Amino acid sequence: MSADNKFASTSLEEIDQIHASLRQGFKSGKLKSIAYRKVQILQLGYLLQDNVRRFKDAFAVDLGRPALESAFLELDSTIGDCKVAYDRVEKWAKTEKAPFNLNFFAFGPVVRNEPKGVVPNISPFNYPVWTAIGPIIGAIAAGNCVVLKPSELSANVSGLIAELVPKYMDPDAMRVVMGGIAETTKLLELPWDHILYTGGGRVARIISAAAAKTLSPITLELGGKSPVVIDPKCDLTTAARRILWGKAVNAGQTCIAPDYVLVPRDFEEKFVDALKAAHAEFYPKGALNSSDISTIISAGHFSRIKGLLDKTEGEIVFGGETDESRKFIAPTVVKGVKETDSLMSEELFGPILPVMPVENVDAAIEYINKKDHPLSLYVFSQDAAFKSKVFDNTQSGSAIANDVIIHGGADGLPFGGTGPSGSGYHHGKYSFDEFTHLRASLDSPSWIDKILGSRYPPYTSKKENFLTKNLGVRLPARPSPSQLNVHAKS
Ligand SMILES: NC(=O)C1=CN([C@@H]2O[C@H](COP(=O)(O)OP(=O)(O)OC[C@H]3O[C@@H](n4cnc5c(N)ncnc54)[C@H](O)[C@@H]3O)[C@@H](O)[C@H]2O)C=CC1
Ligand SMILES: CC1=C(/C=C/C(C)=C/C=C/C(C)=C/C=C/C=C(C)/C=C/C=C(C)/C=C/C=C(\C)C(=O)O)C(C)(C)CCC1
Repeated sequence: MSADNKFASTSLEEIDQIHASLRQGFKSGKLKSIAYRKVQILQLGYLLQDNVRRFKDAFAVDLGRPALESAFLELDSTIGDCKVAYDRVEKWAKTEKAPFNLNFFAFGPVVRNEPKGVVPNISPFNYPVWTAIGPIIGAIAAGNCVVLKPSELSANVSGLIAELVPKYMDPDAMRVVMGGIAETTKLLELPWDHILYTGGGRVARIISAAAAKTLSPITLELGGKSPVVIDPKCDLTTAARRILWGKAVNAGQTCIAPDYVLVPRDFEEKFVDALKAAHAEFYPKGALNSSDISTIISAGHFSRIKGLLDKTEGEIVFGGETDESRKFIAPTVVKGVKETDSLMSEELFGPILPVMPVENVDAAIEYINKKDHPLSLYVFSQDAAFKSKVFDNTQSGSAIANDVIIHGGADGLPFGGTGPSGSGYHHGKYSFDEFTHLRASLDSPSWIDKILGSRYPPYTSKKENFLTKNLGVRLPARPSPSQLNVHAKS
C-alpha cells in the first residue's frame, strides 16, 4: 500500500499569517450567513466522500488499518456528521427565547447563538479524520473560522487533509497547520477564541499552560484507562465478541477502548474461555496471518506497549506475538492480573487486554473509584440493578452497557471526559455548542421605569421596600428537620 503524500511542516512565519488571515476572514462577516456555513459543511463532506479510496490507503499506510475499520468508524460516520449538521444548522443557530419570567417578560430576553471567532483544533493520530474533521463541522456550523493542526504521527492522513483542504474549503474559513511540537508551540503563542485539544494528559498540561497565557478558552479530550465490569448474568458470547473487537480494532489505539476487565474471581475462567472462542472466530488462521488487524503507529509506541507486556506477571491466554518490523502486536488477553501489574500502570493504547479478578461488584466499584475518572465505563450485564449499581456509584465520561466504542458514533450523544479524562464535549450539536458563545440579549423599554424607577438614586427606604416587596423572591417552605437529617446522612 502506498500513499503519495509527503509531510511538509508549515513555517513558523506562515503560522502568523494564517492567524491574521483567519481573523480577517472572521471579520469579513461571511460566516454570519447560514447558507455560507452550509456550503462549507457540505464541502467537508465531499472532501471525504470524493477521496474515500485515498483516505483508506493513507490509513493503511499510517496505521496498517483494514479498509472496513476506516470506513465504518471514521469515514462514513464523519460524512454522516456533515449531513446531520447540514440538515440541522438553522435550528441550532436560531436565537432562543429565555424561559418565561414575569419580571423580565417586557424586555424580550433572548440568547443569541454566536460564533466564538477563530478556533484551532489540535488533533491526535489514532482517529486522524474523526478527531480532526469531526469537531470542525460543528465549529463551522457555529460560524467560526478554523485552523486544523493534525498529528504528525499519522503523516499520510494528515498530508492528505493538508492537500485537500485548500481544494475544497474557503481559505477565509479553514486552514491547516502541519507540524509537530515546534509548530504547535508557535500556534499556542497566539491568542485564540477557543482551543480544542485531543491527546494525552502530559501534553494537555503543556497546552493548558500555554492557553492560560493568552486566556484562550480550551476543551480537552483526553484518555485514561476505561474499565469493563462483567456480571456473570451477561450475554457472555456477545460480551466476549464485543470486548475483543473493541480492544483489537485500530490495534487498541482508541481512547474509549475497553482498557481492562474486572471480573468476579469465580467467573474468570468462563469469561476467558468466551474470549478464546471469539478470537478463534475472528482470526481463524491465527492473528499473525490475519489481514484484519491494524498496526501500532510508531516504533516508540510499539516498544512502550511491548515493554508493558514483557513485564506483566499475569498469564497470557492468547496472543503475545509481536513483529517489530511491521509494528504489529497480536490481540492479547492476559488473565490473573493484579493491581500492581505493569498492564495496570497506564493507559495501554494497544491491543492488550488485562483481566483482573475481583471478589465482587463492590470491589470492582471500589477499584474504579480509586483511579482517575475514566473516559468510558463499560458494564456487561442483563440485570438492570447491576448496571445501575455500577453507573450510580462511579463517575466517567460515558456509561455504556453491553457494547463498546460505538457510542462515539451515536447521533445526539456528547463525546467527552470528566476530570483527568477531559473537559468539554464535541460531536453533533455538542460541537456546535462548544464553539458557540451564548450572548445574552434583551431590549429594555423606557416605560418600564414607571415600575423600576425605584432602582435610581437617591436611594430611600421607601424605594428599597418597594423593590423588595415586589421583586423579592419567596422561597418554597423551609426543609423539615427530618429532611435535613436525611440529606446530612446520604
Ligand atoms: N478523548 C478523546 O477524544 C481522545 C483522546 N485520545 C488520547 O490521545 C492520546 C494518544 O494520542 P497522541 O497523538 O499520542 O497524543 P499527543 O498528546 O502526543 O499528540 C496530540 C497532538 O498534540 C501535539 N503535541 C505533541 N506533543 C506536543 C508538545 N510537547 N507541545 C505541543 N503540542 C504537542 C501533537 O503534534 C498532536 O497534534 C491517548 O492518551 C488517547 O487516550 C486520543 C483520541 C481521542
Ligand atoms: C441494516 C438495516 C436496519 C438496521 C440498522 C441498524 C440497527 C443500524 C445500527 C447502526 C449502528 C449502531 C451504527 C454504529 C456506528 C458506530 C460508529 C460509527 C462508531 C464510531 C466511533 C468512533 C468514531 C470512535 C472514536 C473514538 C476515538 C476518537 C477514540 O476513542 O480515540 C434497519 C433500519 C432495521 C432496516 C434496514 C436495514
